[in-house]
Amino acid sequence: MPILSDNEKLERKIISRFQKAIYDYNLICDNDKILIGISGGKDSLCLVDLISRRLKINKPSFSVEALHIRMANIKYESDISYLKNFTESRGIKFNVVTTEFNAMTDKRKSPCFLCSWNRRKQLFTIAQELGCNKIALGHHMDDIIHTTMMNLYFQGSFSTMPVRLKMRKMPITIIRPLCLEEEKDIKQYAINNNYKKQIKLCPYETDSHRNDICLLFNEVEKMNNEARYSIWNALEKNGKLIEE
Ligand SMILES: Nc1ncnc2c1ncn2[C@@H]1O[C@H](COP(=O)(O)OP(=O)(O)OP(=O)(O)O)[C@@H](O)[C@H]1O
Repeated sequence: MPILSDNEKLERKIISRFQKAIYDYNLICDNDKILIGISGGKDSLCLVDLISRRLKINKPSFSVEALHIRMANIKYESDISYLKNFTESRGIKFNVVTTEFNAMTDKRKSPCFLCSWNRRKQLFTIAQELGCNKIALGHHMDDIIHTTMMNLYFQGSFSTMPVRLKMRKMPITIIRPLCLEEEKDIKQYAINNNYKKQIKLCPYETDSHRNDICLLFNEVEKMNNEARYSIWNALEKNGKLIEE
């Protein structure tokens, strides 16, 4: 048996968790046409990377495109040529669309809410225009667990972002193939593979509740380093991970 370097071990771990997620939650099927939402951050870059490797395997046979959405009214710099080169060098067509929202239309909603609502809307519209039946997003296990805690503490509900979610009003299913990956692994994988960091200049980007929950969960993990699996099992047992 060859001795693997730490980087090779990490790569194997990331790939095997990705494959397990696809298999356990039935995320990709034959003839799927998937649109990957690519923000330019490490998570969606890693998602492009892993899906492009999976494309080389015959079964299941599926096709993929990527979409980056720019908000004209938010000062948020994304390096379009880097993203285009990153996806196209991995055999995935890159699309970019610019949209905007008017924060004055509904003053009760925060700019972050309006921005992500409009981004979602574009993702759904363009996925359907391109004939895609699935949209893949780069949320990982930490994101899903933090959302569970937020919903529990602030919304009074036991729920999360499902790893597979069939939309009721349109023929689209959202999938989250990084759902079994830990954020720290993706961070390290991004460093090992020289992913370029995007310059984030969004003036609104401070979700203080989410940041606090992240710190709280770090403390919980110090008390029980299996805590994430305990929460995951609770979500799984109660049918919160798949909505169809
Ligand atoms: N501008 C965008 N265009 C297309 N898809 C996006 C965009 N922003 C976010 N997404 C999709 O939504 C997912 C979650 O977005 P969020 O802003 O929470 O990302 P993140 O946790 O910062 O991850 P990432 O490292 O991919 O930026 C992203 O992984 C990506 O799949």
